[in-house]
Amino acid sequence: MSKYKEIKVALLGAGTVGGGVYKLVERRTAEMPDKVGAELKITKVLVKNLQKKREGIPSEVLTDDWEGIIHDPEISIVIELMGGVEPARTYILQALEAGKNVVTANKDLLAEHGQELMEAAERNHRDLCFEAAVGGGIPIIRPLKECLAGNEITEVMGIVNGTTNYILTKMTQEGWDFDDALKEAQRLGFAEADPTADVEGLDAGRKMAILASIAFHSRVTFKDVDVKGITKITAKDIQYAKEFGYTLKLLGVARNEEGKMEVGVSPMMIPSTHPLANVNDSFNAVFVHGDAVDDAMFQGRGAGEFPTASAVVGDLISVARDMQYDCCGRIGCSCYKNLSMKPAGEARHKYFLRLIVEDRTGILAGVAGVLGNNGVSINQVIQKPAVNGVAELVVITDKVETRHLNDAMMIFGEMSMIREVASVIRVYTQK
Ligand SMILES: NC(=O)C1=CN([C@@H]2O[C@H](COP(=O)(O)OP(=O)(O)OC[C@H]3O[C@@H](n4cnc5c(N)ncnc54)[C@H](OP(=O)(O)O)[C@@H]3O)[C@@H](O)[C@H]2O)C=CC1
Ligand SMILES: N[C@@H](CC=O)C(=O)O
Repeated sequence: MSKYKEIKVALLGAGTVGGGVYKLVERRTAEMPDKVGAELKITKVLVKNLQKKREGIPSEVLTDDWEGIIHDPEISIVIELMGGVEPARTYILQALEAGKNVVTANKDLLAEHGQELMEAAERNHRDLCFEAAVGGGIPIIRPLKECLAGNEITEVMGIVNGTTNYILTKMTQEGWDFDDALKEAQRLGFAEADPTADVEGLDAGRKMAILASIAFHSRVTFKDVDVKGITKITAKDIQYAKEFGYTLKLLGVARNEEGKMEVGVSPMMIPSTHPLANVNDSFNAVFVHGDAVDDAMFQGRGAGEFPTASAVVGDLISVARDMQYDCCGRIGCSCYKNLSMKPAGEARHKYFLRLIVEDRTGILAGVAGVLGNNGVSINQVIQKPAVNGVAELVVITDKVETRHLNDAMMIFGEMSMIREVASVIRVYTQK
C-alpha cells in the first residue's frame, strides 16, 4: 500500500481543456506524490453525451450524473471545464458548500458571478482557483494576486484572446480571409463553443473584467467593460495600419486613474515596434504597470488543449498542497475597494478613421471643419486615389474624448459628401 494519501478529483467536462487535463494528470502521475505529497486521481469525469468517443479517457470514469459526484464524500476537488454560466454556477456553488475545493477555467461565469463564487469559497474555507480563465497557459492570476501584491497597479493591458490573435495574424501576415482563419482557430480548439464570444470581443472583455478586479481590488463585471470585436476589420484597415507604421491587434486595456477605472476591449493599432505587435498566432501577452515593479510582461499560449491544461493542473497541484497543510481558502477575494467606472465617452484616445468620400474639391476642408468644430484635431492624413468617383480619406487624430469623436461621426453620417464612415479604430497610446 502506498504511504501517500490519495486525493480524489472529479472533472466536469471532457472537451478540449478537460481532455487535456485528464491526459496531463496521467502524464504526471508518477511524480505527483513527490511533487504534491499525495496521489492525485481523477475518478469521475462528467459529460453531457456518454456515447461520444473520448481519446485517452477510460469509459469507466465517464458519467452524466452530477448527483453522484456532489454526494461522493471521497471527492475533494472538483475541476469545472464545461463552460457557460449554468449549470456551471450551480455545480460550483454546490461543490463549495459541500466542502470541496474548486478549480475552473470559466471566465464567462467569473466575470458575471465572481463575487458570489468567491464569497461561497470564503464562507466554506475552500480554494477557488482560476488561473486558466485568463491567458490560457500564462501565469497571470496568481502573479497579480500574490507576487505583485506589494504594488499599486495602475494599468493592465494586452492580448487576451487567442482566437482573434490567430485570425488577425493570419489576415496580416498571410492574407487569409476572416472566415478561413476562424475555421482553423476552431479546428485547433482555441475558439469558444460559440465563437461569437471570441470575434465580438466578449471573451476578451470577460477576461479584462477579471484582471481589472484583481489588479485594482475593486469588482468589475462584464457589463462594465466597453467591448468591440474584430468582425468589421477589413484587409484595407490592416494594410493602412502598416502604412502608418502600426499593427492591428485586439487589445484589452484597464486603467485606474485617480480612483476611476476604465476597462475596454477593441481592435487597436499599436506601433509595429511595440512588443505586443509581435505577439502572434494563439499567443497572448499581458502588460502590468505597478508603482514598485514598473513594467512587467507575461507571455505565452493563450488557448488550446495543453497550454490551458497546464494552468488548470498547476491550480490542481496548488489546491492539493493547501489540503496537505490544511490552509485551503487562504487566497480569497481581494476586492476591498469600491472604485467607480469612468463613462466610456469620457475616455481620451487617439483614433484611426477611414472615410469613403466623394471625389471632388473641398472634401478635406469639410472633414477637417467638422472634426475641428467638435474638438478633434488631425495628427496625420492620407488621401487615397479615387476609383469610380469615390476616394478614401484616412485620418489619424490626436487624443480626444470619445464622445466628441462620436459627435463628429454622427455629423459625417448625415453629410452627402461622405459616403461611408468605413472604420473608426482606436490607436493605442500610453497613459
Ligand atoms: N479551449 C480553450 O483554449 C480554453 C477554454 N477555456 C474555458 O474552459 C472551459 C472548457 O472549454 P473547452 O474545453 O474548450 O470546451 P468544450 O466545448 O470543448 O468542452 C466542454 C465539455 O463540457 C461538457 N459539458 C458541457 N455542458 C455540460 C453539462 N451541462 N453537463 C455535463 N457536461 C457538460 C461537454 O460534454 P460533451 O463532450 O458530452 O458534449 C464537453 O465535454 C470553458 O469555460 C472555456 O471558456 C479557458 C481557456 C482556454
Ligand atoms: N476562446 C479563448 C480560449 C481561451 O480562453 C481564446 O481564444 O482565447
